[in-house]
Amino acid sequence: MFEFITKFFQQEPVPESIKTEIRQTVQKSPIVVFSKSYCPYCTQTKETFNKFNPVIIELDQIPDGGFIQRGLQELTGQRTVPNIFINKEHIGGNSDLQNLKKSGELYKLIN
Ligand SMILES: N[C@@H](CCC(=O)N[C@@H](CS)C(=O)NCC(=O)O)C(=O)O
Repeated sequence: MFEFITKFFQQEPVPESIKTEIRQTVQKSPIVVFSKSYCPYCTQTKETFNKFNPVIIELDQIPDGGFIQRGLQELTGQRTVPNIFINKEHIGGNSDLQNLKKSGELYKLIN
């Protein structure tokens, strides 16, 4: 019984192909935001990047979104969205982005 319950709650491991896809996406575009369409923090992030043509991946609107979110957690240690990358560098979430904006560091990273 215990084994059954453990198995029931055990998650399938994140396929290596998903992690490769995340790495490739981050390599290809200067600004990448892993987002969820209903998330208010993501909305603020998208507004902040408005003029910079970011690549936005809405995890709640794609079939592998759950795997990608777990893959991001394995790769970056961050589970929440938005999960932001600028020039291949992991920035963190919206609060990290807003801090970078306030300090003026953000525009140095983007340019
Ligand atoms: N401090 C974080 C908060 C982000 C946050 O709490 N995001 C929520 C969605 S609005 C989240 O990822 N919840 C877990 C989930 O959706 O799996 C930030 O500034 O990015």
